[in-house]
Amino acid sequence: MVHEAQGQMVQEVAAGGLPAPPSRYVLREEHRPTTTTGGTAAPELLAFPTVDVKRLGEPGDVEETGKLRAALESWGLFKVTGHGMPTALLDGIRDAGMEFFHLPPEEKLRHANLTEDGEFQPEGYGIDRVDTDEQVLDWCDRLYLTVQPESARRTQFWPAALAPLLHEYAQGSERVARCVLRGMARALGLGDQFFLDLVGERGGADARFTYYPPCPRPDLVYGLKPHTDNSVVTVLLLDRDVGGLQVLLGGERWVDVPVLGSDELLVVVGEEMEIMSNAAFRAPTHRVVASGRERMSLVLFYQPEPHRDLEPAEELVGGDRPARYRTLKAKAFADGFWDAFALGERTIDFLNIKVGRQQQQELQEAAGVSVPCDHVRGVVN
Ligand SMILES: O=C(O)CCC(=O)C(=O)O
Ligand SMILES: [Fe+2]
Repeated sequence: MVHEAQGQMVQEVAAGGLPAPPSRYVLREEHRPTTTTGGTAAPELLAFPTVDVKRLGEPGDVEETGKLRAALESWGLFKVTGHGMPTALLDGIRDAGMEFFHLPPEEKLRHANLTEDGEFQPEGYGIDRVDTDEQVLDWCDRLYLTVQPESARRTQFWPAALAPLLHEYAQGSERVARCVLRGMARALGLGDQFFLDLVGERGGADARFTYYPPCPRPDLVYGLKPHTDNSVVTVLLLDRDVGGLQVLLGGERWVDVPVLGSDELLVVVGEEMEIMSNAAFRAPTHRVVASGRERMSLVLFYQPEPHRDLEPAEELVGGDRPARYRTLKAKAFADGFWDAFALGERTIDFLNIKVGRQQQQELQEAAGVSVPCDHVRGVVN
């Protein structure tokens, strides 16, 4: 049976004008974000990694591939320019997304993420899955839609005003994801098609519009809890004006992702790439802090075909570099994500798929034996 908190949208709670968020959203003291506007900032912002995908699309551009590699080895995410999508499209979909969340509740509920029997299912409008009374809820509502393959779209969940824009945006976003996947293969000395072939022609893409209502006490809540993405790569369109996204660097420091230019995108490495690349590329942990202003983001998660084996690619395993993860089906991983996310865990850890030295290292760490931290190191060995 669905949890009773499942039907309570954060936007409605926020509209109630309470002086502080209800206890369901309040973090234990040790989990609270240290500041409301972000973590450590200035020096990193100057060096925030940027990749021009137009240049990356030219296989001879060694310099741009080098920039991509450096971005992946340090932050695990980067700002994207040169994607060719018109600013009017990006602004149009931002506005349409915000307008959706501003519709009256009964309109939005026509796309609700609960079945007729009242069961939760990922697609549609609502909040993320609530499993227990103890789960601290994020200060956000979301609209989650499968966009690829096109035959898998369930248009009853698609608000009519959003549909044509999302269709067009998804095409541009996919071009970015494909170009980045080609660049990532090249950065590892592999053929351009390498990761695209592993993902398959009918790889999936899910869109997540997330609405963060104004929060009376942003210091007490998470907009979106710390997590890694269920994707090979994720393409993000951030709010034009309001920041809040932070990334964990070095396993210990939360750093602000700056408010980007209105025609810039962000790409983040997901856990499925971490597995496929045998940890050459790591999925960064990120979170969103709330603020006194409303905010919206649109994120597209790219995933392999569900029947594919998800495992370290043979070409990236061998000799002094054993496989770090065991094989499972892409679908099993994607299903595990929802259980892991509700608990605030990485899917890789939740499904216990690490093997070999990495697992040994972590067991040693747990036992208090000191080992070097390689959290943000990209290409290992
Ligand atoms: O809202 C954001 O800036 C990030 C959202 C995010 O990380 C996600 O949807 O996975
Ligand atoms: Fe994310």
